[in-house]
Amino acid sequence: MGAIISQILSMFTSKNPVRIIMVGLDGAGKTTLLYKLKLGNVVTTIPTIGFNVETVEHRNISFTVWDIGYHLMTRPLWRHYYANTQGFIYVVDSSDSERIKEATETLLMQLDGDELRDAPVLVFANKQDLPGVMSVDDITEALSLSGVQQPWFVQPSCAVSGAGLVEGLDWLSDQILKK
Ligand SMILES: Nc1nc2c(ncn2[C@@H]2O[C@H](COP(=O)(O)OP(=O)(O)OP(=O)(O)O)[C@@H](O)[C@H]2O)c(=O)[nH]1
Ligand SMILES: [Mg+2]
Repeated sequence: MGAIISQILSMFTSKNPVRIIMVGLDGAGKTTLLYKLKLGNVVTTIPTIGFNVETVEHRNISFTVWDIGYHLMTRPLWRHYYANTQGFIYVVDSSDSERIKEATETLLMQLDGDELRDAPVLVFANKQDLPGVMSVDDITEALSLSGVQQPWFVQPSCAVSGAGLVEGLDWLSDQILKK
């Protein structure tokens, strides 16, 4: 009897592990964002050679977030990391309109494969603290999101202050829990 009760209790208390991949162009703010979420602090970053992986607890979900450095993503094997991914985070530097076309091509290329067919896509329109940046509407249009089949959402953010990060994860949690 006691075993049954503890099993039922554990159904409500144990956290569902979820695998999340986070990518974006170099310098978009992925690593800054990951450690702000994980530690609540801003860490000094250098370009990521390879990847960082951390577990972030949010609501009843344990997100295992893979921050894949741009340099790794440009290698032929990047798709290898995408198997069994339940959520996809794409980080855009909103202050870099010169590279928004490249950011779009990179995003669409990744969403094209079968691996991410069922993964909700959270876009962080990052660096919103900088002056004269592209708005959420500008970024939504530039990234051609209206043609994307996965559920998607664009969240303005500042990885340095943490603004918008929890709101983004809330959306992702809702999408994952809906399934
Ligand atoms: N102003 C501002 N700067 C930011 C923000 N997010 C990141 N940065 C800065 O942007 C630079 C690059 O950030 P990283 O987190 O290293 O970028 P990354 O996406 O991990 O880059 P790669 O590892 O090369 O793929 C760092 O100097 C960060 O401090 C933000 O929201 N606002
Ligand atoms: Mg990095």
